[in-house]
Amino acid sequence: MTVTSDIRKGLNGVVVDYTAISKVNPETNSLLYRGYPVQELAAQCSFEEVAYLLWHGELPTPAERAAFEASERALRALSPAVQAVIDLTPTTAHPMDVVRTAVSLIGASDPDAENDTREANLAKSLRLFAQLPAIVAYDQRRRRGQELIAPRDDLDYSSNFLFMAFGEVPAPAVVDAFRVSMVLYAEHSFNASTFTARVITSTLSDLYSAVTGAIGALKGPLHGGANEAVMHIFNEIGDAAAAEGWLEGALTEKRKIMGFGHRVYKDGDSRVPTMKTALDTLIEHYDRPALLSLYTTLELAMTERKGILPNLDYPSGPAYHLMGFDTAAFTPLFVAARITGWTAHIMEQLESNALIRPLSAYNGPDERHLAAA
Ligand SMILES: CC(=O)SCCNC(=O)CCNC(=O)[C@H](O)C(C)(C)COP(=O)(O)OP(=O)(O)OC[C@H]1O[C@@H](n2cnc3c(N)ncnc32)[C@H](O)[C@@H]1OP(=O)(O)O
Ligand SMILES: O=C([O-])CC(=O)C(=O)O
Repeated sequence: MTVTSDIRKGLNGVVVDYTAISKVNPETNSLLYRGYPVQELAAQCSFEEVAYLLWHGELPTPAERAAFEASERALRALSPAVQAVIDLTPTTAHPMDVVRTAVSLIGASDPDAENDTREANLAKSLRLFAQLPAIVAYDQRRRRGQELIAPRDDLDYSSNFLFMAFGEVPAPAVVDAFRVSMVLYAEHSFNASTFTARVITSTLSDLYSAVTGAIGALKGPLHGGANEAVMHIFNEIGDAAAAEGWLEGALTEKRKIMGFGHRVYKDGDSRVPTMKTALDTLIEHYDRPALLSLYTTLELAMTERKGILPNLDYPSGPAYHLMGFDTAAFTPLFVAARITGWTAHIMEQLESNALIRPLSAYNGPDERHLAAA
């Protein structure tokens, strides 16, 4: 069969299934989670409420919220085995490899791993949601020669995450910028990592395998890895005065400028204005106007030169830098947020599953035969 006219490289523009979890609309430049504009959720909701919304389809009532928060807080601490596997992973490994390995161990240690009822998968999703902050925070600390900090159950998700990473809860403006980033990163329909999770789920493999695969897909710089790549280019450029010249050189070399462009949005990423406001707050809080100047100059030059606008990774990278995270920890922070969307999609895929198996058009050698023996 040759169906070359149907080939859509990268599945560009192909609609592969329905989802009720989020709607990415490039025409109106909007993003809805279960019908709610992400900007409203970022302005008014905790990350815990957004996780609940993505998994259950509705925001929690006050009683549901209290019960959900209590369950999440009770699951935060790392088991000795997970701590040991993190310690065993060389610090030469990328932190995404550590996160992937830790999640894989959590799966391998779960006696209920193969149970794919919705109830069991909700329990697994909550466990990963609750444990990822400790994994990311501890990995960063041990690379800095610091001790593990145990979670606090008197703090909300965002405050506790930052406490475990840095040993103190930063100013409310910083905690809030972090919360906003988690909400914005939580979900984005059939992006590459979520689609990976759905492909793995479609074979009736388990939730942990799907999440482990999704982490691998997110690591790449064309997807989640772009947030740390943005910081690398900022370091390479140095300051605003060098930005235009740097961009000219990079485009001449046909380099992709990290943090710009998007497969779906062509007139700007709906999440960028909200994250940019959070970044502005951080720039003011930490008094770092030179970083803002570099950010703005590169954005303007890229828009003028190529007409390509920033995606969410462009403001998130410098925001995490200002909060004090190591650059290599930025994509693991994305994992901690996107675990909500991935697991919601895994459960949705299972509810109306069909094996995901596209076709290919063969363009190798014509049929040929081995010489007779
Ligand atoms: C949270 C997220 O995952 S958001 C995405 C994060 N990724 C990045 O920031 C990496 C940089 N961006 C990119 O590589 C791309 O914009 C992608 C991969 C995100 C989207 O790519 P696609 O939809 O496949 O668009 P494609 O790569 O075909 O680009 C179309 C054209 O714009 C150019 N282009 C797109 N993005 C960029 C960029 N960041 N820098 C330079 N040129 C770019 C391409 O070179 C191509 O030009 P051409 O037609 O002359 O060959
Ligand atoms: O939707 C995409 O292709 C990438 C993206 O922005 C995300 O996953 O948040």
